[in-house]
Amino acid sequence: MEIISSLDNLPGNPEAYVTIGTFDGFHLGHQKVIFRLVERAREDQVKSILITFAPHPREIVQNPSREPIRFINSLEERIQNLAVTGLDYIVIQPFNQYMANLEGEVFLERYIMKRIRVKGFVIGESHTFGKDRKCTAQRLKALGNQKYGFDVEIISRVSDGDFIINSTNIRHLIATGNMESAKKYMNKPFHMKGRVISGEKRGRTLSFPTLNILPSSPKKIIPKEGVYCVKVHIQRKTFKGMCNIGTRPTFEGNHLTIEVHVIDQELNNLYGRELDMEFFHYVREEMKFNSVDDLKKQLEKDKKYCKELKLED
Ligand SMILES: Cc1cc2nc3c(=O)[nH]c(=O)nc-3n(C[C@H](O)[C@H](O)[C@H](O)COP(=O)(O)O)c2cc1C
Ligand SMILES: Nc1ncnc2c1ncn2[C@@H]1O[C@H](COP(=O)(O)OP(=O)(O)OP(=O)(O)O)[C@@H](O)[C@H]1O
Repeated sequence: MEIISSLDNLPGNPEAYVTIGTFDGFHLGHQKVIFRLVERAREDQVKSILITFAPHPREIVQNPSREPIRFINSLEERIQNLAVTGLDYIVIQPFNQYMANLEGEVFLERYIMKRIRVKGFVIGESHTFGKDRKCTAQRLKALGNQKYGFDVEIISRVSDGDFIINSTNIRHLIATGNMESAKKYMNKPFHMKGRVISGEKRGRTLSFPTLNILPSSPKKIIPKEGVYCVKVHIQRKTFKGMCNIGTRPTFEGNHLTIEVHVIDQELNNLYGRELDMEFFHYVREEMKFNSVDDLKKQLEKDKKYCKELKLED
């Protein structure tokens, strides 16, 4: 797979099947679209090309007075997810206000068809692109039939009962602590990379030392405040841990911290190291305890609970 920094830099004028989208979270719907795209390209011995955007279009078109949107994956993680699919090219098209104002058909002609001999598109039924999201899957199909001569395969929506699987809904699951469902719809748990930073060094006096974490991507969603059972990947080893996201009200804390106690391990000198934490299960709310002893008792309970919990990959 090759990563190309814009459609202008795509080598040659490849014949290809194409898909477009942001693919945040690489959920079951995304997987269905991409696997079908790769399959069709292989059958017809042409290239498979995925066009995505950076920054995420929502960052550009969103009303600036609203809270900035946070994502399931950083751009780097989006690429990592896509790297294992067998795609030939991922094109990361820079997205700006000019692009946001382009009509779908103009984007199609001036950007895509200028660089790619499009044999067909494979896209989800919900997909829209172009100014005001006016170019729908059906419209693209009509354009292919009537004007441009390419095929459009529309992939029916993957859903789970009433739950529509899309990035927006999965972001909401993560933001509300529903880690099991997020994992079910992405086929893997929500994870967060970060760097170990120094904390107040109080944890060790509680017999629960913690690694304090600074997320690597400031745009990533932070799950709702509370305690989670997690897996921690650090220095090529994996451990079970319990993570607290919150302000530590017992100690009158006033800013959000993310910290993890790695269960039954002595880990030293990790400041500055990178780790990756997978969130499996929301355990409880963060609470204000009347005494440090009460907090310690609760941490013992949390530890027992997390140790007993089976974390399936
Ligand atoms: C699993 C876990 C659960 C926690 N739960 C709470 C809590 O409910 N309330 C609270 O005030 N602090 C809670 N804490 C935070 C501790 O107060 C914190 O680890 C301690 O203040 C150490 O901070 P330090 O790493 O900056 O030294 C929790 C920490 C962990 C690891
Ligand atoms: N549940 C689904 N089933 C099938 N295809 C899907 C599903 N969800 C998204 N797709 C398709 O995957 C491609 C990429 O989608 P994209 O990441 O742009 O949006 P999304 O997952 O719907 O997220 P958002 O909520 O941010 O709009 C599109 O073709 C889209 O139609």
